[in-house]
Amino acid sequence: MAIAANLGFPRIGAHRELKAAIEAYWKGETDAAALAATAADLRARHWTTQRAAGITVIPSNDFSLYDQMLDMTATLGAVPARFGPIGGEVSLTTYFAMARGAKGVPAMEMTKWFDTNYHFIVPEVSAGQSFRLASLKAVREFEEAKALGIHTRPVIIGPVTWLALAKSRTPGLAPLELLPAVLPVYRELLDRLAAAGADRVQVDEPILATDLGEFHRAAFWTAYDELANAAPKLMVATYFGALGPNLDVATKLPVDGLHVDLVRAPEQLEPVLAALAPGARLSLGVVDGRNVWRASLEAALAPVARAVAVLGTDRVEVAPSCSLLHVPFDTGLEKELDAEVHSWLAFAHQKLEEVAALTAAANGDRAAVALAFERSAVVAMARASSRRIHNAGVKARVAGVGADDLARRSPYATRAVVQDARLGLPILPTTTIGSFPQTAEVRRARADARKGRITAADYDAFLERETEACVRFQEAAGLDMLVHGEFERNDMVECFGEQLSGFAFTRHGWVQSYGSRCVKPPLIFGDVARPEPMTVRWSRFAQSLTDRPMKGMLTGPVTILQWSFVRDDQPRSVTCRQIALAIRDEVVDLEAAGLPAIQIDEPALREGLPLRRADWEAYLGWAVDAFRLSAAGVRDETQIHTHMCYSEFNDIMPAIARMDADVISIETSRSDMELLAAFSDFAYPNEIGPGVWDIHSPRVPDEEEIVGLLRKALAVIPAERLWVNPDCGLKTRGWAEAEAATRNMVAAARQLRATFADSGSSITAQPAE
Ligand SMILES: CN1c2c(nc(N)[nH]c2=O)NC[C@@H]1CNc1ccc(C(=O)N[C@@H](CCC(=O)N[C@@H](CCC(=O)N[C@@H](CCC(=O)O)C(=O)O)C(=O)O)C(=O)O)cc1
Ligand SMILES: N[C@@H](CCS)C(=O)O
Ligand SMILES: [Zn+2]
Repeated sequence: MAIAANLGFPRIGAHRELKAAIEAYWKGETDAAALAATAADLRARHWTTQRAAGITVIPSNDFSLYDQMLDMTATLGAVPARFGPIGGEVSLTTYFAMARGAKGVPAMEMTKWFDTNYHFIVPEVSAGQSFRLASLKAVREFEEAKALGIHTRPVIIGPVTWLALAKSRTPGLAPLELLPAVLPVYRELLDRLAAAGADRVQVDEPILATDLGEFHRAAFWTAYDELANAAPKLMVATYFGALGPNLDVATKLPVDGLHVDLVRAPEQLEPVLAALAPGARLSLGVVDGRNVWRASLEAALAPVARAVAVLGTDRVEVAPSCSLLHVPFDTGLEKELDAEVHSWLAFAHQKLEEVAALTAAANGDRAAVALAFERSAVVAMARASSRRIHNAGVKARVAGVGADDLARRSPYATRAVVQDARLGLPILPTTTIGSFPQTAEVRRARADARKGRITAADYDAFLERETEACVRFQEAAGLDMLVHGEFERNDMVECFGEQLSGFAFTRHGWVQSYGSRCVKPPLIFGDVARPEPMTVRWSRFAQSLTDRPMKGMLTGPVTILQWSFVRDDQPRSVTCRQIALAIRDEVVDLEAAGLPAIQIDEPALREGLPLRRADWEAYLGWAVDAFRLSAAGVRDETQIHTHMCYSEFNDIMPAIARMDADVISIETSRSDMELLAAFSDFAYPNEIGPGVWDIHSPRVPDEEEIVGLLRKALAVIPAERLWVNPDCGLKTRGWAEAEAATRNMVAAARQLRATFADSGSSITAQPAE
């Protein structure tokens, strides 16, 4: 019999119960026992839900209090020395300290999980490091499910992926060199799981969907030759893309089974079937774990039927393409969503029902699921022909975009002169990235307005007070270019989705972004248009309060695309261009409203890079064009800023330069300005604001520290083109930290300006300290 399997379930809870429990624990409002009770309750509910949906292979250890990579790090006892010695198991305090930092001890780094908007905690390794089994979480969670009568398949992150994503703390050491040292711990863990009764274990190796050199490919042989001897049967799970040249490695591993993503890479079915080791099981990822549209069951059944024909039912599992961590919980919770759009959607619950229906059909029980198949066909037809999707005006406008629309009127050098004259900024101008603290009070006022507990007028007045206070604070702090503070925004993407047509938004469609933080991605279901200005009211209001230049604040087309659930019936590039035109209209309206500078944030530009380098050029072509289209409608004297965070820039510098923003602010402080090297090596021609304050940490940088960072920056960027700003927006910070750090940042800029004035020197590069 083919088996219905799942690879991972969302863990934050239908109503974000886990978020509430974790944050209450962090604040000291509850204890570890209360947190553990909520966590166990959620796990139990989620296992039961999956069983009720018809799933046979139910995962365990997909749950996490912060991040599954961090869980593996703890399991391997790979706790960096700065967190102190660990005796037995890694304690909850140490675990959270690794994720978030502790007094005086910086957190481990966090970065994007492949091309998702989920962030993981990056393992740190060093030469000679020893590993030991330091967390039995996987075993405990297996036993917990077993006690509830549910036999699960535990999930762990595989050794090659864990090491490939690790950061080496020893110069010259490739983390993968430590493979022989981690394998015994994996082996011990697998044996402990087997002793607890686990007969199968899912080992996630998504790194197989990326370009790998021989060193990494060989590591797979070493790793699985060793682990195949453990008692549980192993299902190696790959997802987010095609195996490509790694197909040989993946299909020949001495393991019981292989999971492949047939949503992102349907073309790999035949090569995988041809290459699969004799007797091996194949798990077919045919239901999209990265998007929210209902599957066409008939279309999804085709590869399953083909696999059954080749392998027989007993060697086939049917599954989502990847863990369901990346989609919301249950469409059933959405009571306010437009009924038509609602009927097109499948969240985690519904996706599991789809998996179960496909499995029944694969097993020849088509009659039992006839209704589900019929409904799926009706919905697919209705969606394809819906008038809600198509907007002739938008299509015509996109078709009419020409090369002129993608270019500013004059080159940067000409623009810089007129912008300088208009803005009258000092050298090393100071600014912030846009958001100021989203305090509980701000969020509560928004929730009150939404639920009708306060009137729209009261909410508006509240926002005016917040915005004005923020402007006054920035004036008093001495910032040169101001922002309005973004108090009216729930999220930098969701708030635009709410105002654009072609978008729908949910009330409960939360998806974990990192730790306890969640986002509610909008749904792009149709052609995108901007019925009316979206941000002009608040930017104009803020500018009216001050003589200093105010920066309009927008999210760019690529980031809106990347952080939404995107329609799957046309290329992403087309949808992106539609969004770009909507943002372009907003940019032009902000200019007309008197804003002398407009920032178009593109923090997700790099995250959108395809996993395979061969696909980069095409992506960067349309993504950068979309940014240019959004920005190029303004006159030379309007200064266009962009902002990026979480990015390695080295390999995409030409694309960043081609964006042709007048000013780019980037995250650099955590890497001690290392990232700037890319900008200097490439001779980046426009203005740059390298972040001098790590806003992810509550730590307030002092004036001298910021001066030190700026001196490093001045060694590679001429002062005429250097801005002074934090790494990112301040929405997650409290006011006390924001105020102190802003003042130190302004003081640092002033100190350096004075140095230049005293020395009477022209403003040129200063030696790094
Ligand atoms: C910059 N980042 C972002 C990413 N993706 C986005 N879509 N947006 C981003 O900003 N990806 C990369 C990074 C990830 N970083 C973050 C940082 C912070 C958060 C975050 O704080 N998320 C919030 C939720 C934000 C939100 O939408 N808030 C809403 C709803 C608030 C709410 O829950 N209200 C309650 C009532 C509250 C009360 O009564 O007090 C309710 O409605 O029931 C809002 O502000 O209105 C989080 O809390 O997790 C995410 C990613
Ligand atoms: N303008 C946004 C950018 C975040 S990446 C902010 O300041 O929060
Ligand atoms: Zn940012």
